[in-house]
Amino acid sequence: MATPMTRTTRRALSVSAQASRAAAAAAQTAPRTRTKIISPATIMRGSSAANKSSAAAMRVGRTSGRPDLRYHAAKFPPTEVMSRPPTACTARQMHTSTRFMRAEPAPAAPRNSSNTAGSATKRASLKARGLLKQQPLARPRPDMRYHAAKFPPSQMLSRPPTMPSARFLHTTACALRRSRKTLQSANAEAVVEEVPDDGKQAQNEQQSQGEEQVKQRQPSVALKDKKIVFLGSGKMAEAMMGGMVNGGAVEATQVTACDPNAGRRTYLKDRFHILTTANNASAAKGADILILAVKPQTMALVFDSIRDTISKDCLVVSIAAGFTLSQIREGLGVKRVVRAMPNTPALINESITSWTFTQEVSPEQRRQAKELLSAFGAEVLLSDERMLDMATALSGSGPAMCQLMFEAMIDAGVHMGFARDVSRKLVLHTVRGAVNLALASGEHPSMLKNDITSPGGTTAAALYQLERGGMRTVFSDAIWAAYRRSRELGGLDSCIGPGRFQVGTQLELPEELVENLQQATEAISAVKDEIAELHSDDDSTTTASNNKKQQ
Ligand SMILES: NC(=O)C1=CN([C@@H]2O[C@H](COP(=O)(O)OP(=O)(O)OC[C@H]3O[C@@H](n4cnc5c(N)ncnc54)[C@H](OP(=O)(O)O)[C@@H]3O)[C@@H](O)[C@H]2O)C=CC1
Ligand SMILES: O=C(O)[C@@H]1CCC=N1
Repeated sequence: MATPMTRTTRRALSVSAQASRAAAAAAQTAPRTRTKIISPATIMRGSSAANKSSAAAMRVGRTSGRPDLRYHAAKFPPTEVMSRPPTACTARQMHTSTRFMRAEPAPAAPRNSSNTAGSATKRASLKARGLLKQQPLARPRPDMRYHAAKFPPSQMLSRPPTMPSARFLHTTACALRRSRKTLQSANAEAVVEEVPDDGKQAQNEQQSQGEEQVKQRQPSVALKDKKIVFLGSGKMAEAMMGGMVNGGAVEATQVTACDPNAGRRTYLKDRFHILTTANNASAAKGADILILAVKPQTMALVFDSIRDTISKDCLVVSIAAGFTLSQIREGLGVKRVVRAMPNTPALINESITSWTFTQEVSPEQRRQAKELLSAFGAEVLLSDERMLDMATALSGSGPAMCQLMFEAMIDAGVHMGFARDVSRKLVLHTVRGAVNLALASGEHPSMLKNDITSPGGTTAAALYQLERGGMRTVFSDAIWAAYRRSRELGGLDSCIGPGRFQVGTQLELPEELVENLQQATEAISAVKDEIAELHSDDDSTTTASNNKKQQ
């Protein structure tokens, strides 16, 4: 039974016929080298008429009212336009095109004749010459020859037989813009929904603009009226100053920032209203607490600049990674030394600072040190100086490792389609919530992790990938590397940790193996001696013959 044709199909078929006539006329003007031709009827057979006519209509569509677009709109709604070509290439079309290619490679059709249907002028000229009318409906399909030349079988799967028209591209772009807008508004809604209305809004806004919320502290009694001098006023010094001044533990006028960089001094003065200078020697003079906040590599220069002016009773606090207490004592000629390892969250009074001190530090100075280090966060006193290198790796460098992880998570969110600020908010709140939960509950992290991991769920899938990527050992190796580097900076043996042998380690070998090794060593040295003897014999023979020749 014949299927009743819809209006669209009828219209498309008529356009298709028009296209065939136009294309056939063009074929007559093109060089005729092909022997095998495919009729439109062959192509049409076995597939829906609308589909075929749509492909043909695409070729003449520019001037014919574009029924194909209506067809495409129905067949490829905006959600699909990215992944599908404007005209589907039927199996039959592919087959005929392939057969055609096998029969004989078609010559590349001239550009203008290939797109006869698209050019109104050309069609008008053909019509004037009566060529359009003369061609019967079932003329050979020269356009297929063109397609076969332009899209060889290897490309048929990835490219449609007709190039997308400007109109199609426009429709696609519109659809894309629409879907992008939808995503943006979804992102915007996410932000709006996130903002709580219980008075925390202002605080959140301030945080999102990058202004820190600094925990407030009681003014320090032990540090009252003490002159605190920073030698080197870079990133870490700035964080400490910020925490202690903005948190209220010390007065801004108690703090002096010393730095060779004028821009840096102006910036710190404007930001914290502290005193500044470029002169290390004058800054060190009269300091009660001198904080060494330069790079370990610069320390020797700083020692030279202040050795003559520093008071012998001054409390020297070094935050330099790896630099040991004894290196400071010897380099600077002082005895009252604290070695500390803070971290950058000091800026918002959230540092965790490990510290230790030399025996000469008085009880009063220990109190001062404790209050100084807790003026920008929490502090942990460590009895063994070696642990300072470990703390450097774990908590000193730790924030950088965390930031890298946050960055990776935020980028993944952006990759999925979140706006960056939404992704950032989701990630940072997640991290903060996880940290606060771990602190508040006191539970082991694995317990808290299990609470999130549903059997066969999303978290299990994510954790599997992290374990597969060796996340635990990657973190462990990174922290060991930082520890080794810290020891290296302090001139200590850094051949420690997994897979390393410490210098001087006695290997316990089986006796038999030791004997064998000894025998092998003796045998090697015996051979070496023999070779040396042979060489000396050669030398004496050569000298004797040379002497003879000279005589
Ligand atoms: N950043 C961190 O997270 C942590 C750092 N530390 C330690 O803190 C110390 C400083 O690190 P950081 O703040 O990151 O480094 P920065 O480079 O930011 O700061 C060092 C500052 O010292 C200045 N400087 C250079 N030479 C002298 C000099 N002769 N006299 C006085 N100042 C000088 C530098 O000026 P210029 O730039 O012009 O050379 C710079 O402003 C390091 O020893 C580091 O190990 C400890 C814990 C954490
Ligand atoms: O990278 C560094 O060497 C310093 C010490 C700890 C953090 N930053």
